[in-house]
Amino acid sequence: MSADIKRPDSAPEHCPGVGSDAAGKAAPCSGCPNQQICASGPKGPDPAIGLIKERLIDVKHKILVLSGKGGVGKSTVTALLSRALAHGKNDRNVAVLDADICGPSQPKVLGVADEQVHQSGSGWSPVSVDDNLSLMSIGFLLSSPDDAVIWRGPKKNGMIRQFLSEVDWGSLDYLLVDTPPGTSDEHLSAATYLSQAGVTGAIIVTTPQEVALLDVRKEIDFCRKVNVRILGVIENMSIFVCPCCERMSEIFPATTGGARQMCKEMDVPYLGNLPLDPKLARLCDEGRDIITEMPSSLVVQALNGIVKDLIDLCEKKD
Ligand SMILES: Nc1ncnc2c1ncn2[C@@H]1O[C@H](COP(=O)(O)OP(=O)(O)OP(=O)(O)O)[C@@H](O)[C@H]1O
Repeated sequence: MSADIKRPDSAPEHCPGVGSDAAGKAAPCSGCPNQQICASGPKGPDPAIGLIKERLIDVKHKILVLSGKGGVGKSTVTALLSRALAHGKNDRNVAVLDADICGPSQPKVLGVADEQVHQSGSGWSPVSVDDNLSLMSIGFLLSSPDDAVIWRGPKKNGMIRQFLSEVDWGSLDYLLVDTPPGTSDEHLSAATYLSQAGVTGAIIVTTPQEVALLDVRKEIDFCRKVNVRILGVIENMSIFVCPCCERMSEIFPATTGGARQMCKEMDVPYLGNLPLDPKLARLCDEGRDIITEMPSSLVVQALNGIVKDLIDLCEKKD
């Protein structure tokens, strides 16, 4: 928690201020959406921000992957983007930081669930997925996958803070950060730490239906409040292509025009969509790489288009 964080629009009239010692504990804080995070964090500029910045100093592009709702495919999309960025480009160093304390799934999806992280004098070393792709996951650090589920907010936040400040990344071109789904305490703290450590921008993953898009709008507001550039929105599971007859159908109907329309309304880039493909789910469950195994699939074609635009957007900033 830092004094730099703006109070939410819905903060009580007599908010003591997020940097105050009374933050989260004073009577007016009752019912404020930030109450728990204010109460649990140290006040004033958080020294962890400096450490996180230092850790990420040789990382050219730091990209947060966010989702409003859980289960929309944020982790799958993060893994796909990382594989696509690293594929066929040996001189491009890519890494994934799996900060999803609620369900760290990257070790499984990237096929390194049996690996272990090592700690040296300079911090935790990420696990190698490929020559130019590595992964650090909060899952590697939990003694049991059920650990974090029973922790209270402050303990989760402390774990995220420690995790972000103690990984030795070395030199990277792209670091994709898989964050906890919004808008939990740990989502706020991971996204806030990283936004203050200087990120290139955020990608927001959604499905086409209005219930998911509603939460994406909140996520866009959040990014704007913490000054994180929105690189774009990716709509996942937009269409289902039947593997038997190749007929296309909408499993999650886009009753309000889907992510493309929402992007127009909110004035943020639309990066593209990925189809719902049961083969993708199976390959991810088995930790296999769809790009090498099914290069001509619709998923890989769509993914390549998204990654090309993403690289253009990131390079444009330089
Ligand atoms: N395009 C897709 N086609 C088929 N299955 C998909 C697709 N995208 C995601 N899935 C599957 O949907 C499930 C949920 O995906 P994932 O874990 O990536 O969601 P998430 O948003 O990261 O979830 P959480 O909020 O719990 O972190 C997984 O089983 C995954 O394999």
